[in-house]
Amino acid sequence: MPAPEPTLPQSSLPEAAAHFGAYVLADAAARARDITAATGGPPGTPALPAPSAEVPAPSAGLDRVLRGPTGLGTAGLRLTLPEEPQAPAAAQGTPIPGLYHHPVPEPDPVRVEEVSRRIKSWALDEVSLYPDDWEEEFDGFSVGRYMVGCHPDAPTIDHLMLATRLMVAENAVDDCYCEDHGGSPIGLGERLLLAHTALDPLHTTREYQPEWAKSLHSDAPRRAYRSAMEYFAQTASASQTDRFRHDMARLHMGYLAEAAWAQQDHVPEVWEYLAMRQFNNFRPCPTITDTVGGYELPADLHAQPAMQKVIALAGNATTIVNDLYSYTKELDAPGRHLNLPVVIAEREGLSDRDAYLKSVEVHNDLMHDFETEAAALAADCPVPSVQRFLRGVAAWVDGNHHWHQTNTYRYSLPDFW
Ligand SMILES: CC(C)=CCC/C(C)=C(\C)COP(=O)(O)OP(=O)(O)O
Ligand SMILES: [Mg+2]
Repeated sequence: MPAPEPTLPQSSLPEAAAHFGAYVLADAAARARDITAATGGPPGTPALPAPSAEVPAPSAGLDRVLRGPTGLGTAGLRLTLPEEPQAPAAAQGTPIPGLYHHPVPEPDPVRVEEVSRRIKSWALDEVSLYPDDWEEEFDGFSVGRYMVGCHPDAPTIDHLMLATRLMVAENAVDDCYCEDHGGSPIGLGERLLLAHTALDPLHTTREYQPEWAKSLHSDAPRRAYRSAMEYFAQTASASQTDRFRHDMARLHMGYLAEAAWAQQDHVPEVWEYLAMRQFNNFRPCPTITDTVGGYELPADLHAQPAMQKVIALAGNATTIVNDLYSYTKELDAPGRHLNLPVVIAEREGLSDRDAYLKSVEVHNDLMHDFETEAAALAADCPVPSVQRFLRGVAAWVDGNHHWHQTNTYRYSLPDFW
């Protein structure tokens, strides 16, 4: 007589979500209950004003999924700051005409001030990040404003500091190893690999371990990576920490492709550039939104292809935002700096202006695809941690745009309109 079929756990979630698998959903639902209990209620979403007038508005349903409900009695369902700023200062800087984006309020100045104070103390006293003459540039980067704006649901300043240290460390590696502050494509693979061991430790014999441990203190990028990762791993779960390591390996692979093209003075095809930029990408920043928010998106749900697609589209949209806002800065830099408008102009024989405007369209398509895919996933998988993670990624996308638009110390628009 054949053995009885094992009984699979049945999902308590709607039939529409069945393709995520009963095991995955049952586990996620259980963890979501724990998380909801631990964080004191259902996740909220950011209350955001209507999108800018020049570009098509998203549907009301989509906005509700990504930014939460509006109207009487819904305030508690939104992802808002614990203490909302009373009178947000007017945003500086001009948004790129025609760029599809969601304006957000100025980040809470009280939080910004405290994060800015703490990050400077970490940079100077804990990791000796930069010499005196880089101070103005460090301040001009406004990393406190950046991270407070991108993580409106962070429960505490300590949570915000996790993201802020990593952001500073990531930029130290980019600046010192790849770009303006002594960076070069020559030997980049070696530097990145050795720095990566500050995130993903070497396990070797007693004889060689101490030399490796010492190396993590030997330059500013490694000191910053090591320390920022140590703080992060103290708060994040093992799987959140491993997710971050994986995203950083992706980032380093993207830096290497960019460096190879720089070394050969080669301009890739547009699709090849977009592939590189999917790796040399902000992705490691929005994907820690749950750690910074004090909850966890379970690994199995993070790994679902639909979630991976949403994350990739969000990362790509945020990174093309950088290509557009940093266009004039990169034109002024020595040598040829690849960004989407430069690659489209070269490969498709367009004028600088037409290539830039086409890049705005590419960005807008990515944003619309991100929002459509995120809304579909939110509908298919009504697990609280999934919903909150999707809103966290959307908040990061909006905060990232706001920072680029308003960082007039760093960025200025070309004269194309
Ligand atoms: C914070 C982080 C993960 C950065 C990774 C890659 C990166 C530095 C960007 C996506 C920004 O691009 P870019 O190097 O062009 O920066 P700037 O234009 O110099 O601001
Ligand atoms: Mg750039």
